Amino acid sequence: MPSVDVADEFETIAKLLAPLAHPEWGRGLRDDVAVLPSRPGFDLVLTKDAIVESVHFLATDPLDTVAQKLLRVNLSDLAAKGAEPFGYLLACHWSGRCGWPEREAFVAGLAKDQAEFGIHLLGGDTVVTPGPASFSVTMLGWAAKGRTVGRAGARPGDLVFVTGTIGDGVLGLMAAQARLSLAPERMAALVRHYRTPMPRVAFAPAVGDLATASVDVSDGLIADLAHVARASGVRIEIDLEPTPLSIAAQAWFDDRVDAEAALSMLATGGDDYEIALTCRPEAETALRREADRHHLRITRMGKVTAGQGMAARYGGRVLELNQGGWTHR
Ligand SMILES: Nc1ncnc2c1ncn2[C@@H]1O[C@H](COP(=O)(O)OP(=O)(O)O)[C@@H](O)[C@H]1O
Ligand SMILES: Cc1ncc(C[n+]2csc(CCOP(=O)(O)OP(=O)(O)O)c2C)c(N)n1
Ligand SMILES: [Mg+2]
Ligand SMILES: [Mg+2]
Ligand SMILES: [Mg+2]
Repeated sequence: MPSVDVADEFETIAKLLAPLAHPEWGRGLRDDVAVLPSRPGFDLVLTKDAIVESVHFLATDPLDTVAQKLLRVNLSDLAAKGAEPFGYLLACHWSGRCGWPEREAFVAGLAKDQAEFGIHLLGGDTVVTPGPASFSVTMLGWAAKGRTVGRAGARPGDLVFVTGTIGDGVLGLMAAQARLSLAPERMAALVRHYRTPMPRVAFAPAVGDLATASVDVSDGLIADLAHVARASGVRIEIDLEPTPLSIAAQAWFDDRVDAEAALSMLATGGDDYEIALTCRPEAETALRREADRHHLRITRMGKVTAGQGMAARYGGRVLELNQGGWTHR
């Protein structure tokens, strides 16, 4: 382990992390636990995602954006459930590359997104690892009692929508690894999306009010909709032609000769952190109105039918895609 100019974990906790603690419920990070009172009329919604160097982020990524990505992938899971974020527990598994300046950068990233999304640190754990750095967050949020949107509520006749744009995550990884060549501002936009995706926190109340089922797009649009289809006991059919692309992804797409292969790659690449949801046809107008109000793009991709499985079509033909997205082995 390279010498880290840190006395011990208590110094990291007291000097760097304690200022991020929830003023009322974080106990200054000086106790063994955080204690929250219950909130009448709401359910506590919890989620946890870990991120690992070389699996979820690159060793060359700045630690402030690693911290932001850590919070954002978790905020994205809550947003897809229609829940409002409250606070989080954090585990830091520092590697040898995480000296004091890197830890300061990591904490600066946390502070930035705490302010952006209105959340606070509640507690956690700090250890070192001889392996690559990894971090995990348990994010807590609130949803109106009994109103959390699951993966299991899609019904035949529902429509399928996705927020924002699809494909910037996988293209951003390629851009960060210099496996793409586009204009510098396009490359920068894609790398920014890979490092700091935008969780749809502001859209969560609309999801809670209008969606029958919902999931965030982490593994890949097709894979994540397949999770919804399986959980709901229905079939989901989408067309890839309307896949919403950012300006940078469109520039990449315009240079491809095989549009089907290109869209398949974007719809299975993952790391989008958009929301894929189903809703009753009667809810479409209200859903689009809410999206407009948030200046959020929303695209109808397909529909829910009786049956099972997930079908992605291009040119009206169902594509053969083995996984539909990312899986950990
Ligand atoms: N090690 C684990 N222990 C308990 N539950 C887990 C574990 N890993 C995953 N899960 C649960 O399995 C479900 C699917 O996980 P995952 O695919 O990571 O979901 P997501 O895409 O929403 O992050 C979630 O309910 C998650 O809480
Ligand atoms: C260096 C690197 N390689 C590959 C990827 C792509 N990738 C890794 S994990 C993953 C899926 C999302 O992560 P996961 O742990 O499955 O999150 P969850 O589905 O639990 O939210 C993707 C698309 C990446 N983000 N970074
Ligand atoms: Mg997960
Ligand atoms: Mg997740
Ligand atoms: Mg996953």
